Amino acid sequence: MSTRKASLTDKQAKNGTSKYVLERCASINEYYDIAFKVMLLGDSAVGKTCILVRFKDGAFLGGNFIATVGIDFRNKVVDVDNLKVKLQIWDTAGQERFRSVTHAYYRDAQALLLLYDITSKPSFDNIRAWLTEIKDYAQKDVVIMLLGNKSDMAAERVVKTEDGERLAKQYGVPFMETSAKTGVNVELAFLAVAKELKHRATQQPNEPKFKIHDYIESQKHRSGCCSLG
Ligand SMILES: Nc1nc2c(ncn2[C@@H]2O[C@H](COP(=O)(O)OP(=O)(O)OP(=O)(O)O)[C@@H](O)[C@H]2O)c(=O)[nH]1
Repeated sequence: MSTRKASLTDKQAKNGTSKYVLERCASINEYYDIAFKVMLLGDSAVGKTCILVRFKDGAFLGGNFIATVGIDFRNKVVDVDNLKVKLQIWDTAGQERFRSVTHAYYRDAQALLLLYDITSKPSFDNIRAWLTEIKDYAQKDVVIMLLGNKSDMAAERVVKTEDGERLAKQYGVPFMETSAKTGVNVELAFLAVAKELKHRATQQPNEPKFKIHDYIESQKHRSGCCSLG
């Protein structure tokens, strides 16, 4: 399956990345200690591809909107507590007609970033339906994060920050507003997930538990420009 927005193949995606990789691994120009699969979900046009491109390349895909066809992925290695954590990030098509394709990928994902667009009430209203899908298809212990994207579009906002916060609280998932355009909170969203997954995989009995909610609250609203440790 391929998309119009990216060129990597399904076959590459399945090469050695299905579960945690705890020994030091090397692929082309890319060293990592541990690998996780993260999936981007949400209605069409909420900004999933743009969030991924912002995180991976530090750029914004403006201009004409081209919907993703099916599913594709990109890798990024981040440093978490002196470990190289590879995130294999799956960008899914938000359009209903691709739903059966994307369902097949839920089970392998260790984390899901669920997006809505703060300028689109329907995309927010559909979050509950997305959470039902996640319950039906994803692993029980999957890390979920809710993101209200396009926070730069203040004049067009129709979903209040508090509404996003309330919904997230109701489902017990962390929440933040992001902008793929300005970069606000984009790196934080992925790094928080990377930290949570790394701690889950390497947690020692005497180590304090990583608290993703607390970490996000202490870091969010900063500009997306800077590296977070
Ligand atoms: N102003 C602004 N526009 C954004 C932002 N993120 C995405 N967009 C725009 O919103 C449109 C849709 O973005 P995409 O990233 O392609 O949306 P998607 O969720 O991947 O859509 P599907 O592939 O159909 O699922 C594009 O025109 C983007 O330029 C953002 O943070 N701010």
